[in-house]
Amino acid sequence: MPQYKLTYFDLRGWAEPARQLFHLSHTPYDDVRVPMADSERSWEKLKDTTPFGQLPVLNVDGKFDIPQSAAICRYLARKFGYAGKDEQEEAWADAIVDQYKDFSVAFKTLIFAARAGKPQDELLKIRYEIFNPSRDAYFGILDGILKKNKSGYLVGDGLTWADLVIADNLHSLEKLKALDDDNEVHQNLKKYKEKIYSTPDLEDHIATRMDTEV
Ligand SMILES: N[C@@H](CCC(=O)N[C@@H](CS)C(=O)NCC(=O)O)C(=O)O
Repeated sequence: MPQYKLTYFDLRGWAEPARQLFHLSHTPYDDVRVPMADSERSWEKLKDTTPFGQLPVLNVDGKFDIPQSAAICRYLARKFGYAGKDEQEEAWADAIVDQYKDFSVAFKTLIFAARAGKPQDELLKIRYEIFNPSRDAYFGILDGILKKNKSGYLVGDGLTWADLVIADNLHSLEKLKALDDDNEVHQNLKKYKEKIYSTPDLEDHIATRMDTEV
């Protein structure tokens, strides 16, 4: 069996769906978590050794590094049987994750502004003018796919890596109070997330993992 080493920070973030693919497939891996600073293994020392200067990075057999979370997940999903049942499903899973990545630009804008301590009026402007419109368009797409598909999954009739990526981001949005109790689409997506999170072989991991804000 190949030796896998997944390196990321001590967060769910961009590495969490890959971690979930290892758990789902019962594949051992080295879950390396790099401290941001003040340590022998600190990020400043490691950054220049990574292919694109960012984490996560998946190393396989000590021979090659794969950067970019979507490339890592797609690679593992193909190996472990979560990429989709045929080429069409694989393309659909890729498209859904690409759509999520478009939305994540607005998501990051809001998170980074909050972390930078921007004043409340600036944060509200970002929320109402950038984040909410992007979220609403993205949620409309997800809800439409789930209604049309009827299986409870985004692609075909089974779990794919796209479900892991989308459900984990919905979890972050819920923690950040970006899902409204009185909004039907938000509640549909919350139920969808709960279904994905209750997947056997994932429940234990979710119950015991370190649950960070994102
Ligand atoms: N598009 C990349 C984004 C990765 C990314 O933003 N990584 C951040 C942490 S969440 C990082 O490495 N930051 C440190 C840096 O850029 O120096 C992916 O999907 O993997």
